[in-house]
Amino acid sequence: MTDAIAHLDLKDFTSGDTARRAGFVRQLMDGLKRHGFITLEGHGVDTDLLDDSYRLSAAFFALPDAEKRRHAGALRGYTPFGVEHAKDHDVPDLKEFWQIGHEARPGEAVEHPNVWPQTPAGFRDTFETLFDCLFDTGRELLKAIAIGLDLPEDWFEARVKGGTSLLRLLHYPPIPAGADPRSIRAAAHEDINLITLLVAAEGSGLELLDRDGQWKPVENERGHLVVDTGDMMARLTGGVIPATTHRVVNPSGPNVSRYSMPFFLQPKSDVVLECVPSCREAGRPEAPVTAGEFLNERLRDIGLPAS
Ligand SMILES: O=C(O)CCC(=O)C(=O)O
Ligand SMILES: [Fe+2]
Repeated sequence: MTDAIAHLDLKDFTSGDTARRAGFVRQLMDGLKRHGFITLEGHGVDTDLLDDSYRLSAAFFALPDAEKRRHAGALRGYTPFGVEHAKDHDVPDLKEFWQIGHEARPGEAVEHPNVWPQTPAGFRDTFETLFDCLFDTGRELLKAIAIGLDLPEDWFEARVKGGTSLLRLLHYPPIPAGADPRSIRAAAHEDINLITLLVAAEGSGLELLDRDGQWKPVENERGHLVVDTGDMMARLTGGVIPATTHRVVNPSGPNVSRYSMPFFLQPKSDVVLECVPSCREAGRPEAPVTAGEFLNERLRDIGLPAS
């Protein structure tokens, strides 16, 4: 293992070349265990699509408050400024967001149906496409992780298809005058899910806590993804792959908005999170829990509606 943050090319995994695939799996697993995150290229998420997505996200958040709040109060749609707070942190984060899950195809049921705003035009098409692209990338990464955990390559497939994966469009407005001095844009936390894919944000501030206890600013290059792990992965591996702590700090320069779009890969609610055999010795297995129970408990911890 080296100390540099691993930068991987997903094409090494999807190429079909056995040695390149094995190298990818090894570097991914080392990177997640050693630092908690890696950066990724070759993932097929188009930069034009990301440009459109950021344009539409900014246009949505610029709508009047009353318009945005028409879609508030559930796990899909809008969550107003000042609602979510990090677990065990009693002041809210300085952010508003919109959440999108799997869009049900004809004849398909999903656990939480999406809601869509009437404006801006193109919102639904663009974010359905972005969701699908990020989901496909995430599934490839989960195949690599499955191999790294001595599981069948498709182990995660049936568990995440139709699950509660979530694309979150985030807007951190300029820090308002009179904001609680203890509040930051996103207080230190671990994500709830299996893995998180972060496309380059529009604005700096994201920091990941390296396993050596150092906060590392993430200046994600346009077109690269940051991949990090959440609590459900920690639970599945008895902590062999721990969840990565991260935060978004307030701007040190001009007090301007920041936009980001994390994608959280999550299994279906009835999937049991139980330490996989290859980690039972090295890890600290906890009692099995369903993904749904775990998610609901954590949503309550952070002030969001549970189902
Ligand atoms: O805004 C970011 O870059 C990260 C956001 C985040 O960590 C989250 O919403 O869980
Ligand atoms: Fe997060």
